[in-house]
Amino acid sequence: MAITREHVLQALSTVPVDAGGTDLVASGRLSDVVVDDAGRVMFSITIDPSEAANMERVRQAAVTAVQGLPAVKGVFASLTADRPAGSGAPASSPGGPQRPRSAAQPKNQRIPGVKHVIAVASGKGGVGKSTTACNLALGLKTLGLKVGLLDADIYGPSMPKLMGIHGKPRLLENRILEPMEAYGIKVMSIGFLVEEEAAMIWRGPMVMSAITQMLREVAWGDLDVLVVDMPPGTGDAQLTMAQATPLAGAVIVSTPQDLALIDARRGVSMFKRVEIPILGIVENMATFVCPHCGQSSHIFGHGGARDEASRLGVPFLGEIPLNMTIRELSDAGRPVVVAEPEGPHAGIYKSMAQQVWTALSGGAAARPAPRIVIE
Ligand SMILES: Nc1ncnc2c1ncn2[C@@H]1O[C@H](COP(=O)(O)OP(=O)(O)OP(=O)(O)O)[C@@H](O)[C@H]1O
Repeated sequence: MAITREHVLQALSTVPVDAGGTDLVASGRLSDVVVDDAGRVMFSITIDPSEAANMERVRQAAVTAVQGLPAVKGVFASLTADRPAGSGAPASSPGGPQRPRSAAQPKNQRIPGVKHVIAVASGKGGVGKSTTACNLALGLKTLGLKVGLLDADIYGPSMPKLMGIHGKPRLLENRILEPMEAYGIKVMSIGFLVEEEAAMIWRGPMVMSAITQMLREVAWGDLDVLVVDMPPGTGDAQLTMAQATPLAGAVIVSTPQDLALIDARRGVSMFKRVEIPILGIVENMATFVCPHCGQSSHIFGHGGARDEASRLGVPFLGEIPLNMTIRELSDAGRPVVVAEPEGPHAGIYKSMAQQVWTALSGGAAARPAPRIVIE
């Protein structure tokens, strides 16, 4: 028998939220409940940040109640401080002004054992964000650091392919997932867990829940840096995610074209708006070196990202040429930093990694997330 929304609501109506015995459904705190075709259930519970500890128990009870239903394949449940429209500052308002919450900020949003979380982001898709994220993570590894890689590009997860990982992560005790491992770094991707088409139809809150779980319900262990490959774009979803993730900084990837640069500028201003430091801009597919004659051509223009970085007053981390080897190795699940560690391309990624690490280790420690997800 397929699981329905009604079954889930019935189970959730057995979960008390307070000493008076008010149940979760009657409490008015429950978001829309979504059940996908694969039997996965998603919902969130609205709370005030001051109730986070108590309501975490309610969240766990809700997950247990729903998990007990036959045919349920997974439960994504998050606590959110998202306020309903008209009741104060909204958590996110498309197109409207966005300000980080101050007084009500949840404290201690860090992921235990993880020293720094950084985002690799791009204003638009297809600029090489995932390729950069995975080679940057491997570059950090060559510095002797303990590194994790979280593929939060939920609509187009590419880390399983880029890192050549097959199979599914093991479920440990307490519903914690064991990350996969490749080339000495820990990797988690929604691509390990669901079919790509399933994630494509997820809506904002479900994406948030999935990402929150991949951050917090994964046995990352001790990490110096967790690199998060963000979904492309600078819309509301990205902003919400940037705010829900305890980011120490962001790396923006762009190609040199004007249009990509406009998007990159939006990316920089998005992170600045929520006071996340920009670790730097990377220019990808900067030059094309002909493999036959060795001549360089600037197919997309050149130097635009460097100029943009200097205009915006943020570091420029380097330029990566458009190169067939990078693409072929990526497609084969052997990132260039491990496949050709002494080659020129690996050298560029390693230099970026060094700059990023210098900024992280010399700068402020990982900052707490400003708002929204409290669990
Ligand atoms: N410097 C490069 N030289 C050659 N090919 C590259 C380079 N960087 C990325 N690519 C190729 O470009 C394609 C897109 O790269 P990638 O998936 O990293 O981009 P993305 O910005 O993460 O895309 P999406 O928005 O779809 O997630 C891939 O086929 C990748 O191998």
